[in-house]
Amino acid sequence: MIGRLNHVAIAVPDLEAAAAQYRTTLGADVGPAQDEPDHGVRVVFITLPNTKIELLYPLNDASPIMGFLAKNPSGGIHHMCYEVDDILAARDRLLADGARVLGDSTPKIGAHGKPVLFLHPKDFNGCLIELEQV
Ligand SMILES: CC[C@H](C(=O)O)C(=O)SCCNC(=O)CCNC(=O)[C@H](O)C(C)(C)COP(=O)(O)OP(=O)(O)OC[C@H]1O[C@@H](n2cnc3c(N)ncnc32)[C@H](O)[C@@H]1OP(=O)(O)O
Ligand SMILES: [Co+2]
Repeated sequence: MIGRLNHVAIAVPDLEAAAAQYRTTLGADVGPAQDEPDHGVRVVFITLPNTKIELLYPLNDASPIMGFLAKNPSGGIHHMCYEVDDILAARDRLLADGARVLGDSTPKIGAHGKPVLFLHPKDFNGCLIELEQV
């Protein structure tokens, strides 16, 4: 069911500083910041040869990553995003297997304009999983 690793997301306390570090210190291909109001975050994507890094910063106090940054003030790896061919079939299989799909289990459009869902970290060894239909 899951395919390629689409991105690894890192929640950061300072988006501009993290983006600059990847651009200069790490010499990476860093994209522009983009607000994602439906998800409560501002993101920067870094394109690597084999996947992407997503830098995440809260867009407002209601952001779903506020709790994570409160517990991890220096930042940290926030989620892994795996690609799936059919996100509704994936959702139904996960629900049937007893996994918690976050929100109301309805896919939302993510940063790449594709449907995404999130799976509770406590069901997957402490790892928040995002699924993106490609
Ligand atoms: C533009 C979209 C973009 C894209 O790629 O397309 C994105 O990726 S948007 C990314 C931001 N959106 C989300 O993360 C949505 C899904 N996340 C959530 O709904 C929440 O973050 C949730 C429910 C995972 C956690 O919320 P919160 O921290 O407020 O709740 P709790 O404190 O009750 O946490 C429960 C439990 O889980 C642990 N936790 C929280 N976040 C993570 C994490 N990222 N990785 C691992 N574990 C996490 C937290 O520490 C609690 O554990 P406990 O042992 O009970 O203290
Ligand atoms: Co993501």
